[in-house]
Amino acid sequence: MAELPPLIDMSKMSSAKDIPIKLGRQVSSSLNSSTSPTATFQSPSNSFSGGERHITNQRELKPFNREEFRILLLENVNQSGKEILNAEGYQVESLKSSLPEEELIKKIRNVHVLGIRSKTKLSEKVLKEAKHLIVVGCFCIGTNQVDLEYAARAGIAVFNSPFANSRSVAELVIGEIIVLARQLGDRSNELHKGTWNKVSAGCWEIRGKTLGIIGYGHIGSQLSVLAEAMGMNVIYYDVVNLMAMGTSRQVPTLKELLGNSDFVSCHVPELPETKNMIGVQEFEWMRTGSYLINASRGCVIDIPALVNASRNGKIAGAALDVYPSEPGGNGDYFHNELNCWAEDLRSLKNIILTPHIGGSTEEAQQAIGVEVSSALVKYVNSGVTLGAVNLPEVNLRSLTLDETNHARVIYIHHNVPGVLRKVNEILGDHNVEKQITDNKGDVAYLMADISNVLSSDLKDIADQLENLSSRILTRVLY
Ligand SMILES: NC(=O)C1=CN([C@@H]2O[C@H](COP(=O)(O)OP(=O)(O)OC[C@H]3O[C@@H](n4cnc5c(N)ncnc54)[C@H](O)[C@@H]3O)[C@@H](O)[C@H]2O)C=CC1
Ligand SMILES: O=C(O)CCC(=O)C(=O)O
Repeated sequence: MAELPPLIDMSKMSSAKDIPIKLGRQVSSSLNSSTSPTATFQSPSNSFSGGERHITNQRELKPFNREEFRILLLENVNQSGKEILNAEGYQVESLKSSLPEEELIKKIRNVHVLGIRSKTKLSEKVLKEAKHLIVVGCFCIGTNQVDLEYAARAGIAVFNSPFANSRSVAELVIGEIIVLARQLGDRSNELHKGTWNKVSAGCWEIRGKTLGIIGYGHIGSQLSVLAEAMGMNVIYYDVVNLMAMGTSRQVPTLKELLGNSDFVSCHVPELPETKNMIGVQEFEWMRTGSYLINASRGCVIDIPALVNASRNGKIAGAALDVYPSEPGGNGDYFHNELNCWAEDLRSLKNIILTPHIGGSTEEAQQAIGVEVSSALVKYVNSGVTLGAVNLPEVNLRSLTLDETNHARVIYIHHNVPGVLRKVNEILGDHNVEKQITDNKGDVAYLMADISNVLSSDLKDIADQLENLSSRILTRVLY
């Protein structure tokens, strides 16, 4: 097999000596990810064709010196994800927990790719230190832990896995509905302590009861199907008008949902509008003796209000999987130092407290590992942003093995007038074979394949693009 030079990422290199002379090539597996929240429901492992026809003579572009290309995975990312990244020949360091801010800042300075789950806070302060970082993979659904706007302005793409753990969360909630209705947590705890307490008072079947779902997206709608299969009636409230699954019914207001539900389950993202969405007023609107479940984000429930509602008998039970403050790793953390009301919560009757395990199943973690790592590899090697949550989704068909003198230019820039003209002046000595550009807010993403390029031209092209005032990040893949 003939040898091709590798991808060069000029802006993230510390010096010209970092530019590799040559690297071997492989035919890529053409993995792609279907990470758009609006994509149809599919098993992630089946959804990697990404709309591009499988090209057998696809030319694989590679990052600069792959031995120097550093990937840091935090929070115990699944082995399936590590294997995909290891197979690319990158240096992969994997840690079991998240890192405190100072340690994270030290580590992030040297990495090109970062993989996290829900606990690692990537604030502007942290991302500012990430001088080499080109992409973050959130091995989960939520991306609220990342300052997405700052990341975009710094040219750092962010990917997630929008629905690979949705089913796991929905199944957990179904289990919790029955556990709450039958007070199983309390009965089990009592018997663990040696107390036989056979009661039926306040214990119910779920058949014929009404489940109110707040947020009817990937998880809420899965839950709807499962709940109906178990004989429940389902109503839902969402800010968007959404098609009902089965015989469920959308209600126009949160108040109407709360007043008509025996069980309420929250499945909204963390947003300013969803903070303390269930507070004192909302508990008043709930039916007396109803149950509340939250496996979305901790900030959605006003916990002191929940404690009161439980103590005064307004609600008959609750299940919480998420909390405003969560520890970075496993250990003895659930006390008042972490959240000032932790002891109050622990003292309540019929309350299930789980350590953010909604998406923690073998199936979900395996699928997320494959999906997110594949998106990272595709982004690093070919610049394709399909599924990115903070950059425009841009795709360009792959180069082929006979396009040996072609290079791919990626230019992430401020979305201001006149940039295309200037970029094309720079690329003008070469034939622009294909080009695509799109923007998301203030940030635009341009990708162009140019031909008649010598490896000696690459640095000059990258330097000229880097010198444009609109520049955020330049990558030249060759
Ligand atoms: N406990 C766990 O382990 C997990 C928790 N999650 C959390 O669950 C959340 C929901 O996940 P998905 O269903 O996949 O998200 P999604 O984006 O598919 O659905 C969220 C729905 O909430 C609606 N919504 C947004 N703001 C609203 C508001 N103010 N009032 C009513 N509806 C509103 C949206 O229109 C959307 O239909 C995620 O954002 C994540 O934070 C996700 C996976 C695992
Ligand atoms: O499993 C995790 O670490 C996070 C799950 C979650 O909350 C998410 O996917 O948004």
